[in-house]
Parts: sequence; C-alpha cells; structure tokens
Amino acid sequence: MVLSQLSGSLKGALSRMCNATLVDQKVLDDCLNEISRALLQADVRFETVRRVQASIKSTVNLQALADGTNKRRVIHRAVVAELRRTLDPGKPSFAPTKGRKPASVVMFVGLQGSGKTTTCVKYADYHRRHKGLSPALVCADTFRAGAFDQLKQNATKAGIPFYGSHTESDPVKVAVEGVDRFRNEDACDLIVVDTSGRHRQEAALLEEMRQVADATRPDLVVFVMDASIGQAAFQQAQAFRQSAPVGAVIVTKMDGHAKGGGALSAVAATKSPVIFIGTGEHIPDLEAFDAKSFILEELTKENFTLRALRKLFRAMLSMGPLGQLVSMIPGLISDRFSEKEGQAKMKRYMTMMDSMTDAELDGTSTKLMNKSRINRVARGSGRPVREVVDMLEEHKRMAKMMSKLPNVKRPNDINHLVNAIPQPLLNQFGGNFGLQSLIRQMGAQN
Ligand SMILES: Nc1nc2c(ncn2[C@@H]2O[C@H](COP(=O)(O)OP(=O)(O)OP(=O)(O)O)[C@@H](O)[C@H]2O)c(=O)[nH]1
Repeated sequence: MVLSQLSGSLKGALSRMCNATLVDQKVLDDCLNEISRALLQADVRFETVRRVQASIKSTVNLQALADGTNKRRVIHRAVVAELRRTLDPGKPSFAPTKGRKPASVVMFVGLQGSGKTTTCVKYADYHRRHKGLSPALVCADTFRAGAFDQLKQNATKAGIPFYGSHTESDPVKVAVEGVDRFRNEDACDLIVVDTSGRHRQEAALLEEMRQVADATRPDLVVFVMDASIGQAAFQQAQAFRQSAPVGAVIVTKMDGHAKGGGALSAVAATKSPVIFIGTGEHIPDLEAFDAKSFILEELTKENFTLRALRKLFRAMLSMGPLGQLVSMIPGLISDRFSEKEGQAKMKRYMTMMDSMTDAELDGTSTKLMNKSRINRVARGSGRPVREVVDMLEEHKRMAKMMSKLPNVKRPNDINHLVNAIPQPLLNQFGGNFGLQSLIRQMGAQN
C-alpha cells in the first residue's frame, strides 16, 4: 500500500535531520521541504501540505530556543504533532453500540463508484461480527436503476435485513420509511442508509443528501472515497460536508495501487477521522483504521540516542539497589562481573558520553562516530579507545533492540524499577511497556 511508503519517507526526513551535525535553520528548512515533497508525492493536496509546513515552522523558532535545548527533539515533536493533527483531527467519530434504542442511524454519502454500496454492507457486517450489533440496511438511492438490487443482493449474501423500493422515486421517503420500519420492529440497533452517488447535476445530488440527512437525522454521516481520486478528495469531501454533517471518512480500494494520500485531504476537508479502509471487493475486506498506528507509530518513537542511554544509566545509578535491573543488562553484569563492576562500567560509559558533543549524543547514525571522534572521546575521558568502541557497540545493540520492541504485558517484578524512572526519560523508551519489554529482552539474552 503506497500510503505506508509515506511513513518511510517522513521517517527518512526526520532521521536525516536528527543526524545533522548541527541543527540550524537550513537543516530545518531541508527537513520541511523533504516532508512536503513526500506528502505531495502521496497525493496530499498542495494547500494541506503548505499548512502543515507553515504550522511546523511557526511552532519551531530555532532562534528563540534557550541554549542547551535539544533542537532535534523540538523539531521531531513538532513534526509528529502536526502530522497527527492532519490525519487525526482528534475528534472521535460516533461509534454505534450494541442494544442502543432507538437504533443508531449511519448514513453513507459519496460519489458513484466510490464503493459506497459495498462499504455499507461491509460496515453493517463488521459491526455484527466484531461488536455484536444487529444491523439493517436501507437503500435510499432511487436514482440509479440497479442500486436497490445491488444492495439487496449483497445484504442477502451477508444475511442482513434490508429495505428499499423498486417503485418509489423519492429517496427521502424511502429513507424515512426504512429507518421507521427497522426502529419500530425493534430488532436491530444499527440502521445503515445507502444514498445516491450520482444525479444529473452535482447540486441536485448534494441537495438530496441534505434532505435525506434532515429527514433521518443520522447519528453519523460517513463520506466514502475511492483511494485513487487523489487531489480531488478535498473538493469532493468538502462538497458533501456542506450538505450533510459528515463525521467520518472511509477510504476504499486501498488494496490497489492508489497512493491514498487523498485521505489526508478528505480528513482536512471534513475535520473528521478515517475510521475504516476498504481492502478488497468482498464483505470482510474492511479494516478498522487507526491514524496513529498507520502513519505515525514509527515516527512517534523517538530515536534511542546515546543521550537516552546516558539518561538511563544515570537514572539506574540513582535508583538505589540495582541488582535486578543491572543484572538484566547483558554486558554490564555477567558471571564474570559483579553488580558493583556493572555499576562501575556504567559510570565509565557515562564519563565517555560526557566527553561527546551534542551532535554525537543526539545522533542516531553510528557513522558519525568515526576514528578521529572516537580517539577524541577516549582522550577527553581518559579511557582507552577500545572501551569507547565497546560503549558504542553496546549502544548500537540496545538501539536495535529498542527498534524491535513489541508491546508486552507489564511484568510485575520490575514494576517498581520502572516506576522509579522519571516520566520524560520513560517516554524515550516508549513508556512503561517499552522499557519493560526492553528489560525483558535484555534479560532473555543474558
Ligand atoms: N478492490 C476493491 N474494490 C472495491 C472496494 N470497495 C468497493 N469495491 C468495488 O468498487 C466497485 C464500485 O462499488 P459500489 O459499491 O457499487 O460503488 P457505489 O459507490 O455504491 O456506486 P453507486 O451505488 O452507483 O453510488 C464495485 O465493483 C466494488 O466491488 C475495495 O475496497 N477494494
């Protein structure tokens, strides 16, 4: 899926910025340009890209930052926060619940061919299978001759009750009748209303959406868009939003070659989140969508820098009895080393890190530490070159482990150790779970 490539490009831009020897206005501008290029290549609308860029620029004022501020982190956070705002407007959409009386009404809007009818059935089926709801379908598309038959066929295949008419030409009437029928029957808790996707004129279609929405008063209006429409997504979404209170977006055909970046534009236009993506023609091909995990999960993980390692050592050394934690870190303590020796080693590593520049501490590329820099650190800290190399190796190994951290359940035996670590530092390790799983993995290697 091409949208996921966007995540890779954004990550690349951020890591190049993080690896710059000195972070100045040019490095920030280069990073922002690279991010803009990646967004444009993913079909995100120019205006949205410009807004993202301007917003990050106004948040990050390098000149105004106090000395000693970690500029890389300030930029990293501003970028992640802005991208998150772009893809996730922060306003959760209405979610139908089991047993709700009267039944929730969810109305689908979108242009013909977007996959609306198919998605109505998928959505109803999803809520039945995953949330235990009892859905029903209403076909309020009276414009296209085959629309009701198509819904009927899909609904029958999925075993979901449906309502529609071959003769009635007023979509508002059919929609209201369908909603009333299912509400009165009292057998369902979710009514999905499919609407027209085409008219002789777009204005007539939008007016019809307004009337159906006014008459059925849906709890949620879902805008359905085909992933391949690219830049057109913004205008389409905006037009529907002006006629009906769109509260969520579903992007279909994400299984194809579409870039999918139009989704970001639809989110910007409707200020509503993407809730599902369609990944195929069949009824189960619908996936719940979480903006944070899709594009941003990787980006929100801050890099495990040497500075982070130094902070970890410092926190561990100030935590009192260390036995358990230190002994879990291979390389610090083993059969050959006692806990005391492990602590001494940590202190030596910290002394070496104290001799490093900010760029070296905040960089993520080991290439930065060339022979002459290693020699300089060794001289500055009064330690042998071999030991500096060992420390860098240890950091590399830990950074690799950090990048592979799975989400594991909190093991009780190390709770108190993790709780003793200050929150900002804990965040560096992906929060409680991140640090705990790191420690566990280290333990497993011992
Ligand atoms: N590959 C793929 N095809 C899809 C997906 N969703 C829908 N389709 C296909 O897209 C085509 C159009 O889907 P419809 O559901 O008929 O489109 P519509 O928007 O309801 O069209 P109207 O009813 O005319 O408004 C159909 O062939 C669907 O099978 C998807 O997620 N992936």
